[in-house]
Amino acid sequence: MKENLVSLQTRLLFVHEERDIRHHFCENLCAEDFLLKTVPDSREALKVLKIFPADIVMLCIVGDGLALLDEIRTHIPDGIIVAVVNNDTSKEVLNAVKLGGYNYVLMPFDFGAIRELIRNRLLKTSFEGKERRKRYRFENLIGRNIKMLDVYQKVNDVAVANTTVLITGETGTGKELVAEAIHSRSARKSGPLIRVNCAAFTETLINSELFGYEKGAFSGAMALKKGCFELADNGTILLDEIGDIPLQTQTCLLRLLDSGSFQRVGGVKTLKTNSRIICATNLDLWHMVQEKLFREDLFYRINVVSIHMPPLRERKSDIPLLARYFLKKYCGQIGKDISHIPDSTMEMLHRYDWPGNVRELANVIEQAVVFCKRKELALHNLPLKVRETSLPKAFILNLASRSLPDAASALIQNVLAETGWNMKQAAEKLDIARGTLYSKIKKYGIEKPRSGD
Ligand SMILES: Nc1ncnc2c1ncn2[C@@H]1O[C@H](COP(=O)(O)OP(=O)(O)OP(=O)(O)O)[C@@H](O)[C@H]1O
Repeated sequence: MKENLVSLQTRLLFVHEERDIRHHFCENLCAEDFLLKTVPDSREALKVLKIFPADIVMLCIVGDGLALLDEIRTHIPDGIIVAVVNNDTSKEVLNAVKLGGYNYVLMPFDFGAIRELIRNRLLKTSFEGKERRKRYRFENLIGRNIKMLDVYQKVNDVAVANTTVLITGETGTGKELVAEAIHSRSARKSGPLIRVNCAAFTETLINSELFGYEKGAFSGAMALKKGCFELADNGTILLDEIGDIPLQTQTCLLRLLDSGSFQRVGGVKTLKTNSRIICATNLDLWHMVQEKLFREDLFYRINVVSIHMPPLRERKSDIPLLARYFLKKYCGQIGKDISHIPDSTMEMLHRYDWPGNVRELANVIEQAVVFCKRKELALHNLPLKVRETSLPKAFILNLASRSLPDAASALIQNVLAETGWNMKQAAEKLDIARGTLYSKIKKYGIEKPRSGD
């Protein structure tokens, strides 16, 4: 009977240096059971895991294998890792494997037992199906990189406390989503979450926006207006771009933080607010304190607990997950049916450094979905800025100094070497038809190196 727990989407990576063993493994645990990839060594395994976040990794632990188990664990914290050992593997090594919490299988393989082991582990850990997917999502945040797991933990810890939180990080890293998560996990979740983009107001308007104004406070103040702190009573207020508030407003904010009270512009009555304050910034506030642009006392007051959002380039292992999430989201919105992001496209997404972080990735996928005419996102659907970074800078500079045919030939040779002369992958990477690739190889007289070259 076919195990429905081991779904077609279960991704298995098999690492073994011997080609025959890899073939034997593929033949016996074929694609009908798993999405299966095999690689010869640890270096390749770590490379592949970036674009193929495996649910299960099985690897031979000769040489550096034991240390590698731990390294792989950091790449797939939720995954199942199985060591492949020989009959003559020492007791010490087996004990170390067990102590590390890993399973192991003996060679020669008993494939029935391997299926059984995987099925049981999937059951036991309840990482299967929906449960497993849920773990990659925390409120509206997607990601399972170790740095994101750390963020989720901090959000959980601070949500229950009532302290002021400072969320730092580059633009587009998800600071606002973190503020939402804190609010919705706190006891204030039934109260309002009021967001204020402090950078969007002039110096004169920001006070009115935050604290409100009395009727007649200034020309144009025809009626009393409540400010954001009043509106956020019993809820949470997010002061986004806090580094942009003027010094005079910083003084009012400090008073409010110290006493919980404030006055409307033009008012004399002291009002109280019971709102939790979360601040967010992509600026270096401490540097601003040194430059006397931000009050030091306010800095300490808002920085009671801080959560730093890592840039996407420091958590690239989340790119496949995020890219697939945005693909599904925008296909739904735009009404397209694109089911797949091929490895070559994923690899290119992986190489780019994403200065605009997750926001930029979302925009790139949305744009690619708009232009895509097929069932899968091809390389040419990605914007040029992403495709341009797919080759090492030194290589591009080197190309620029050559004649056009010479550069084209060098480029093809580079891609062929990178893909191990896999024509399908090389053509995909070069974004040309396979037939065109064959004719160019012939035209430029490119020869496959003999093994040992
Ligand atoms: N981990 C994530 N999972 C899903 N979507 C995300 C994630 N991080 C960011 N986004 C999306 O990226 C966009 C930018 O996120 P957000 O506004 O929270 O970033 P930010 O750090 O507050 O940016 P800024 O400093 O420019 O205000 C939003 O559309 C958000 O939904």
